[in-house]
Amino acid sequence: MAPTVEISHLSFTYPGIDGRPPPGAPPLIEDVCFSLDAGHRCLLLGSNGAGKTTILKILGGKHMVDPSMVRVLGRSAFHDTALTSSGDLCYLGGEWRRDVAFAGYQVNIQMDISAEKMIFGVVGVDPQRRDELIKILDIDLAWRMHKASDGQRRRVQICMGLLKPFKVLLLDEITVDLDVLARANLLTYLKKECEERGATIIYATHIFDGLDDWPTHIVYIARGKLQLALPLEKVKEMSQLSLMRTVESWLRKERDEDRRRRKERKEKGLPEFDKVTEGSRVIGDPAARAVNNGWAAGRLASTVAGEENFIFSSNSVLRQ
Ligand SMILES: Nc1ncnc2c1ncn2[C@@H]1O[C@H](COP(=O)(O)OP(=O)(O)OP(=O)(O)O)[C@@H](O)[C@H]1O
Repeated sequence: MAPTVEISHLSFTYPGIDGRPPPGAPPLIEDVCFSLDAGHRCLLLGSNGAGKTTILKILGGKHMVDPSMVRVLGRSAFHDTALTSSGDLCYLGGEWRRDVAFAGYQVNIQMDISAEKMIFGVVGVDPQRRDELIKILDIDLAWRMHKASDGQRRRVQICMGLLKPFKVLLLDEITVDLDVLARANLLTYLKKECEERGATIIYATHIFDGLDDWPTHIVYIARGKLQLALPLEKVKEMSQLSLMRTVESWLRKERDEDRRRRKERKEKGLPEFDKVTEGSRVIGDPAARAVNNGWAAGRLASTVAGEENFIFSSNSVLRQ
């Protein structure tokens, strides 16, 4: 069977305000390759700034790359928006932490509305799946979203995000606000989704609590480059430590190498840190966005009819 997620020589640089990678900017993601099959649960690991979110956003169709570099269910998520609109590919993370899709709009998760209205507002859902998620996440349907705690709001949001039976799920640290029990229940549910329905999950996290036996695969990224992509049992053969201690040792080694490199640069009279290329950060700067129009152009240029009808446009590379 073909892999459900295939990343092949993926390289990516954030565009500047003209929609193109700034001259001389080194790729943020460089030559990353790995693939996953139905039923796999992959932990995507790395230090802050390693490139995990960027990879998940590319997989989720939010950043444009050459369609040959990333295939999800055999398709390119950026060019074939039906992949996400059908619910087959689901991305929970990033901007999703503030907003949620409700009645066809992106609305703020803190508005004055009940949890029931939010959850039951998602149409075309299997009622049994909905009931199970409400139970697992221990949601009180009477909660008012503007008065709920961060964790309670997050549970409603996760419930809404998981209502459709996804085939591929991308999670960018969504469990930070959850209490130990809610997180454990959610992880158990997600594991079941992979084992019983053959879903594929990629989960980027820094929280290792309860994860020792959860993943089937581990992918470790450092400075945008793939360091390791292995089944969990291979990682366990390599290290007798817990998963958290193993990852801690990788990150410590990475930091020591960084420090050594910086020291060498300093000794040679070079700047300690790599130069940040001017103009490479476009998100969050309204003036830049107005010129770049990455999101709007991306929407206009992509097509539900599939990538064969897609016309490459130099500035249609980012979606929020
Ligand atoms: N919109 C953007 N424009 C330019 N550079 C960006 C943009 N978003 C992220 N970056 C840069 O890309 C690099 C990787 O960021 P990314 O968010 O993918 O890392 P991460 O591994 O998810 O980190 P964390 O664990 O802190 O969430 C960082 O150096 C970051 O500054």
